Amino acid sequence: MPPTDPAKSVPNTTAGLGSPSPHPGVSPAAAAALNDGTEDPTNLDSPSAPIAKPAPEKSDAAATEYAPPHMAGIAPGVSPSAAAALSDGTEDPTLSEDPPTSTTTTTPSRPIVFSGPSGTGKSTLLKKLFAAHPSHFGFSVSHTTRSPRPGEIDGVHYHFTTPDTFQSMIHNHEFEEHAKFGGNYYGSSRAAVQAVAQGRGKDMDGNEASGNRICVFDIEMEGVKQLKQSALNPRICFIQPPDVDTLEERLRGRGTDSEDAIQKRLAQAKNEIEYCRTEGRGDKVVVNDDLDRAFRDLDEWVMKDLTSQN
Ligand SMILES: Nc1ncnc2c1ncn2[C@@H]1O[C@H](COP(=O)(O)OP(=O)(O)OP(=O)(O)O)[C@@H](O)[C@H]1O
Repeated sequence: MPPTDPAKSVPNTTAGLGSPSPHPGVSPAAAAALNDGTEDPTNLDSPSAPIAKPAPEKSDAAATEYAPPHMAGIAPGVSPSAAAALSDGTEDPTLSEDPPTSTTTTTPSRPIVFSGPSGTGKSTLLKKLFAAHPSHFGFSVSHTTRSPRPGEIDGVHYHFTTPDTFQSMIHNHEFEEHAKFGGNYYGSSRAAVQAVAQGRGKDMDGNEASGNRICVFDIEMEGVKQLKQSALNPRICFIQPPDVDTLEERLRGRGTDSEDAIQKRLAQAKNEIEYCRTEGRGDKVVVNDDLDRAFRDLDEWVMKDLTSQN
């Protein structure tokens, strides 16, 4: 949900107040906060929330159990044609546009986490990534204890859940990450993440993303911390602004935030930048200076490592 995307009319959400469609992959807490207008997601007291997307529950006997790459028999996310190319050495599998396959013998690639300060260009870059590889990536559907807004469909925009059920899911360790925000819980369940690999995820526009997809997260720092501790073993990419002044310009240029919200986002941005400096070592860092250059950097990393088990 880049700037030009109508969905970006409300920051950190998928859609504005008039739209029922939450932006897939965006921290639901952040989305909720701004949609409700009651709290800003940059509130330092509020842990960032999960992502997530789609996942109407349906049985799929052929669906593959999610298995982290280290459990996989073959390189995760490698399509049959790419795997064949790998074995005969005639073709670079990373150049294949075949989506990752889901069978009983292949497993999905590691989820990919994108994080960085608000306004740094995550949505803009992710939109380009989804457009460049329309069959590869998907978002999961978050659980939330907040009430559905008009037009929101259970299992599509969110899994709407009672507080008791949510607590019980926490107790049963069913979430990869969760957070309480604005009085409501939000979380990315393990099942919803797995569903992405089973053709029950969502694309950038919130439409059902069929086929075996790689789960993509667009989350804030606190969510990253939780996912780093999870069994998902995600690949993590920090999107960073060239500098804080440029970030401020972009936030203002987006035209979606009040002065107060901009100041909160900038304050939180400094924490996020520091987190990337201290804890981001070893992860991919893309500095979004020039958009095309930054996208090439990101795209190359994403696609090259689809075949990596590390
Ligand atoms: N490389 C770039 N150069 C100039 N402007 C950019 C660049 N990348 C993104 N922008 C602009 O910066 C603004 C913020 O981008 P975007 O909304 O994608 O950020 P974001 O990280 O997704 O923010 P949030 O976390 O709040 O959703 C947009 O207006 C976008 O067009």
